[in-house]
Amino acid sequence: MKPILETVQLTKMYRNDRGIRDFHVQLYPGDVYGLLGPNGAGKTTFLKLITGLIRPDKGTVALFGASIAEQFEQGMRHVGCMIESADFHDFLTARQYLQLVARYYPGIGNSRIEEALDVVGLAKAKSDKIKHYSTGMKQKLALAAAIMPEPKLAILDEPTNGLDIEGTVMFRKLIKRLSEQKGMSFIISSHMIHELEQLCNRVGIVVRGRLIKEGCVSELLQSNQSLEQYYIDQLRLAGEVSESA
Ligand SMILES: Nc1ncnc2c1ncn2[C@@H]1O[C@H](COP(=O)(O)OP(=O)(O)OP(=O)(O)O)[C@@H](O)[C@H]1O
Repeated sequence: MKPILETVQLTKMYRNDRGIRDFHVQLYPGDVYGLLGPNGAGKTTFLKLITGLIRPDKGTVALFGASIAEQFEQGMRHVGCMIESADFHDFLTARQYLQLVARYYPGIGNSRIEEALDVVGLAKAKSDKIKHYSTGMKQKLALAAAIMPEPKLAILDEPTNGLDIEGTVMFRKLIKRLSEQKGMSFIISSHMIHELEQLCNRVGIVVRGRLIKEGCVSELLQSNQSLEQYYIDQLRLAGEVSESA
């Protein structure tokens, strides 16, 4: 099976010597890949690199076999993404915003826009201006924009940030449904480790700019109490948390 995402030696160091080094990652159709790591570890940097938002110092990214440096549009054709707090046009309504996003993808009609708003729980607020939205509502709108084109791969950076409890449950059910029924793949960076344990088949752990571990969740759970326990153990081994944690 060909990978839908492949990074080789992917490296980006900022001037302050932070960033990521030598990321080798392969994602296959159907993967729901969780990216875990402490604050500042490099998760968003990785997601920005694979979506071409920033350029690497070294290494390559291929999405669906297309180099992101040379065939950007071809690579991103089947990708939806939600990276950091989306920059919305505050004066638009949620529906108008999705209509704008829909222009970038062929074949998205009004019914798909309404469906996306409904599925994230924004149906009632769809005609309100985004400037009146709460943080969680903006997150839901960003999620709606990412999944609306029914991409083969959705890249989600901290998608549950600011979501209320019902929003978090909605998110989990939505990702499960899209992955099981539509075969969509996901990369999800999150600190909500219990959500990731329920959603992901694979996880990667990033510490100080290095991908220190990757594994299959079902295998990790055979020899560990929980993903959280495994994660904390890995951080301890990496000298990232004290023995008492
Ligand atoms: N534009 C930038 N210039 C300089 N340093 C940066 C820049 N962007 C990120 N960094 C630094 O790179 C490191 C990795 O940041 P990144 O945002 O990728 O971490 P993260 O794992 O997503 O963290 P969090 O979980 O807190 O969102 C951090 O130390 C951050 O301060």
